[in-house]
Amino acid sequence: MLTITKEFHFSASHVLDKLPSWHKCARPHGHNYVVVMELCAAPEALTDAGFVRDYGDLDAFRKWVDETLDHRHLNEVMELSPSAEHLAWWIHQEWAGTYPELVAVWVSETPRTWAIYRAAQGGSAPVG
Ligand SMILES: Nc1nc2c(c(=O)[nH]1)N=C([C@H](O)[C@H](O)COP(=O)(O)OP(=O)(O)OP(=O)(O)O)CN2
Repeated sequence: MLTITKEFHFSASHVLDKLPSWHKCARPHGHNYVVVMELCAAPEALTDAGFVRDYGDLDAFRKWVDETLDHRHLNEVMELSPSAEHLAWWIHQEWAGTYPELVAVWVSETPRTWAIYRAAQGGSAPVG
């Protein structure tokens, strides 16, 4: 399989209000988020140009990030508690239809942390 990735950035605030009140992330705070979109295809499925998909096709995702996530309060944008894990899963749900080759979404809140949703047959959706 061939894999391509493209990285996107946005800044947003959130409150993880399902955490106990003593937890620092139960207070409103913000992150400079990084999202990596990971797309895969078999060698025989590449385009004539040799692409999994043109990186430029991800401009639609960039526009959505800018309009939907950037400088927003994520609790007002998504129904699930806006953890990095939920964000990665939700982005995959929102974009797998547009990009069928999308196999994983990576979300970083800090330079040392990543949450990754990797599509798997028979996988289940998170609750709450
Ligand atoms: N599994 C998860 N754990 C945490 C999440 C998350 O989304 N998923 N989110 C947070 C906070 O929102 C934030 O990311 C703080 O993370 P943390 O690494 O704990 O905080 P620091 O950057 O201050 O790291 P230090 O190692 O304490 O310096 C928390 N956990």
